[in-house]
Amino acid sequence: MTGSSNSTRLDNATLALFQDDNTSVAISVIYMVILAVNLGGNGLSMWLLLFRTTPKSTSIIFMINLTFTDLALGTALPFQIAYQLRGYHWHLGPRMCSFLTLVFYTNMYCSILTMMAISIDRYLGIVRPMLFRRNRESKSIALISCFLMWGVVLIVLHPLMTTDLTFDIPELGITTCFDVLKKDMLPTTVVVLSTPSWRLAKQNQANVEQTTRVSRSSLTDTMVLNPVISKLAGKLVVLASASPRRLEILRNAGLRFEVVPSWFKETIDKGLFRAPHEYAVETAKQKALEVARRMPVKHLKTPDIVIGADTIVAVDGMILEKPVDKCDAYRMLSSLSGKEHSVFTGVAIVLCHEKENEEVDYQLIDFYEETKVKFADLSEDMLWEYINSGEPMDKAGGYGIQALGGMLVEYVHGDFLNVVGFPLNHFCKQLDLIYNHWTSPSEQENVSLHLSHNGSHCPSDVTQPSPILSTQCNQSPSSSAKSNSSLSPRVSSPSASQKHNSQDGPASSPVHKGKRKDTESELGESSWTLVNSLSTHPKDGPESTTVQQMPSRGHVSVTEHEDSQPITEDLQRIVEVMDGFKASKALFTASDLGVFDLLQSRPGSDASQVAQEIKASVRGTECLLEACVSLGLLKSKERTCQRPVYENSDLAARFLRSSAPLSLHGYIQHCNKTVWPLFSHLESAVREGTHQHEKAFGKKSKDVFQDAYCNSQEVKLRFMRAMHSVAEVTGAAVAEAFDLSGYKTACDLGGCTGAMAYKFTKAHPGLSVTVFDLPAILEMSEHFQPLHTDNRVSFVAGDFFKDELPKADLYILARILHDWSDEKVHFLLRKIADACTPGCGLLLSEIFLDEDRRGPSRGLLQALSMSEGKQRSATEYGLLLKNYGFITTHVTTTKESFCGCAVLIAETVLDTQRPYSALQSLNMLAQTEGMERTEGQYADILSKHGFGNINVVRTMNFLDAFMAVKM
Ligand SMILES: C[S@@+](CC[C@H](N)C(=O)[O-])C[C@H]1O[C@@H](n2cnc3c(N)ncnc32)[C@H](O)[C@@H]1O
Repeated sequence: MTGSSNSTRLDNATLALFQDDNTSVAISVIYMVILAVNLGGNGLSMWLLLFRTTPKSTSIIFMINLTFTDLALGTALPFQIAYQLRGYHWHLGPRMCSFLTLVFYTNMYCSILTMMAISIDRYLGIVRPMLFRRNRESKSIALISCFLMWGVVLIVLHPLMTTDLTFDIPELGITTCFDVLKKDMLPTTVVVLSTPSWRLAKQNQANVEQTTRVSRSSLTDTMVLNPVISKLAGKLVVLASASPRRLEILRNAGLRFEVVPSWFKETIDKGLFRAPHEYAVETAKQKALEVARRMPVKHLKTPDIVIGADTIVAVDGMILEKPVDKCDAYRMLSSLSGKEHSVFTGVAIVLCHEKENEEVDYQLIDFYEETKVKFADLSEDMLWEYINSGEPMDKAGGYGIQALGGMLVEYVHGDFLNVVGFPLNHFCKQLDLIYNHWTSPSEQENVSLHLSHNGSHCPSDVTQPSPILSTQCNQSPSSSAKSNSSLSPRVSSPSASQKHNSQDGPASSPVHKGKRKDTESELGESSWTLVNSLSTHPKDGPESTTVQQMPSRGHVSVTEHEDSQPITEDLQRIVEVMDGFKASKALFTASDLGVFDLLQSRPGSDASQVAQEIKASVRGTECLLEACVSLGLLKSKERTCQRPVYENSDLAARFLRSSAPLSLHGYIQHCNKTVWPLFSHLESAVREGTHQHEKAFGKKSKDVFQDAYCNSQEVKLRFMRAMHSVAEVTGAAVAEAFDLSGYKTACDLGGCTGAMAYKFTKAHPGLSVTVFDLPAILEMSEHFQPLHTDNRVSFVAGDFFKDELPKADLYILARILHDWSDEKVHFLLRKIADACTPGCGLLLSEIFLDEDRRGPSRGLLQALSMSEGKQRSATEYGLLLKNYGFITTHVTTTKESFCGCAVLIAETVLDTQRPYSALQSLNMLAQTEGMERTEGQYADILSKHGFGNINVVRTMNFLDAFMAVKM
């Protein structure tokens, strides 16, 4: 090798370029043609210019110079051709490499400069003929110009002569000449590729960017694919995704693959997953498996590896995928504005092993990568400009960080490519684990058991992929690796139902234990090994797939048909709903016993320490803590030969400890002590169609607030804490939903502790808010005042059914109307309408039901408490307000969310043309009561009553609101 020793190795994409023989031959042929034309044409031209042309004008001098540079350039071409035909191997030594590079570039630049000089000469000849005439006699100017350009170019390019431009690539056994620059030649990047072969130009740019990026974390990380790529040679690798970004990332990495987009419809219910990444992983799995199953049947070839991926954005517990329209994009982007969010890409690698009997064994390895991205505060103008660019439409979360969307981003923590669509680095590490760190089957109890069950044996060929076992977990290349099996790729069942308890890290990873414990239920405890294999029988056709599962205590075979949902998936859904009450009660109990507060002040306590502090049994505490870990509320850490220790999860620290600014502690207490007893009498409530206060609390109550809550200080305080905590969490979003600068005074009817009122005054500096609530409630409200009170918030005690309402420009009804009977709702709305003067507004904040009344569950489940009121859809609320002359002008969604639900806001204005009397509206409601309607039917009703379109944005609502303005 002639090149100096190189400390840096090249990435695979670059190596692949040097191995591309076809292209190098094609370029060499082109160079040969150019050489022939160059020598012939320029030789003739030189002869004519030197010997057949007189006088030697400035133009002719420049032409001679130009021909000379072109001829000199031509003389360098044979060396370049030979170099390329030798597979980019330079054998003439570093000096010759430097010299020819100098010749190449000197002539190129001199040629350009000469053409510039000719142009100037022509320009002067035409535009400034007099000046030109004076100078043209002096040919020396032209000659000096030529010598000057040669001199300048040679001085500038002189360092090329003193630098070794060769580079050894031991992996390919070649030495390049000026195709790879060593890192000491450029100040910032690790390895930069230059472009004597023009085809490399674009590729190089990508590589430079990528190399720079990866080098920030670890240079060695970039190399893990290198030994793997040769193992993949000759294998059919399939990408089950049509995303151009994923395609580009993998192509740039030098991976050769076919693209077979998955037909899997991304319709998995997100509610089934405890954490957003589980959803992304499951979708990736389903995409990859669909292609892996389809190919042997439809394409009549079995891939060796299928790669599936799914990228989602998660913010405030919500999963954002691709926006369906501009409004959706707006909703997404405004929910990201000014906040940090997570981008998760779930990746599934399906390894297909064709067996002799035409069966195919599938093994699945999945993992995910999380990258945190912070958006700048986005103005409305900026948001819409970006949305109107069209870029958000096919991108998860509504933005593309690699393009215009990059301008919205303040910082990125983690793998940038993960945000673009594929976590290349993590993927390479997983491939490396699969292909280069294989453990023999005898060491792999679970897998060997599984494989023997499927009649397949671990291959003797080490290039054959093999499941990685828990025994390898300590060899993780990264302690923060987010493979579901921590370091080792999780090899798992293909069914969505077989969701793993995918707490991060080895301690909680089910793979670590070699088996998973499914939810305990009346169906019996089931404990399955994670490793499953799926055998497809092409002759059975695409519809039939056999899933063989390996229970650790006996074998179970389940046959699934692709035209129906897998049975296990349905069961999982039922089991999750069935067990929902256990999860709720575990949360309530942990909260009630102060577990989250304790672990906040003493993280790292074990079960007996916690038990002592909360005055409970060790056994019970241990079960409770483990259950909370499984629900993602706590985190546990294993300690060698000792009991595990516990600490709050981020979720618990933010929302469950009682002193957290966004604590839901008060609301959880209310659910435990008030809602729970009511729901334990649900059967009677459904039979009788009434609330069950008497059965639950032993007291009759006509008015739930005055009779049930206000009679006991304890109950009243608990109720107030509940309202306060929800208002603290959701209030700001409601308050900020509208521009209320036109209003000076507001009255929050049933404003309780004033938490919502403070949110309004904070959001609107010109607004004063009067909190109007029952005297019994307001006498306790001082317990809830913020540290810094605001004299724009005042409190007036009264009963909104009996007493005169305080005068205000804007009336706020937050979570009020759903509690009351139609009669009382109409009475209250009439009172408000009467109190309103032209220009007044009404802001309504409630859970809005979907128009088809199929959701959100939160609203429909709340209706089961059988208060005298009811839950309504946006249209129903619109109709209700319309009865009092209020027209909805628009509905929008607030960006804050609660428990994955967003707030829907509608703006209404008074329709002075159609004032309905309270009686008329009561009659109308009486006719409609109890009927279920589609959105279309509601639209019909509305149009009959002269209402225009109400623009409703559907969300999973926690609180919905209307804005009404009296004209
Ligand atoms: C479900 S809470 C809503 C609290 C608050 N608006 C919020 O969103 O956080 C209902 C409120 O209405 C108040 N309320 C009930 N009946 C009332 C009445 N007749 N007059 C005034 N306030 C009443 C209750 O005391 C309670 O504070």
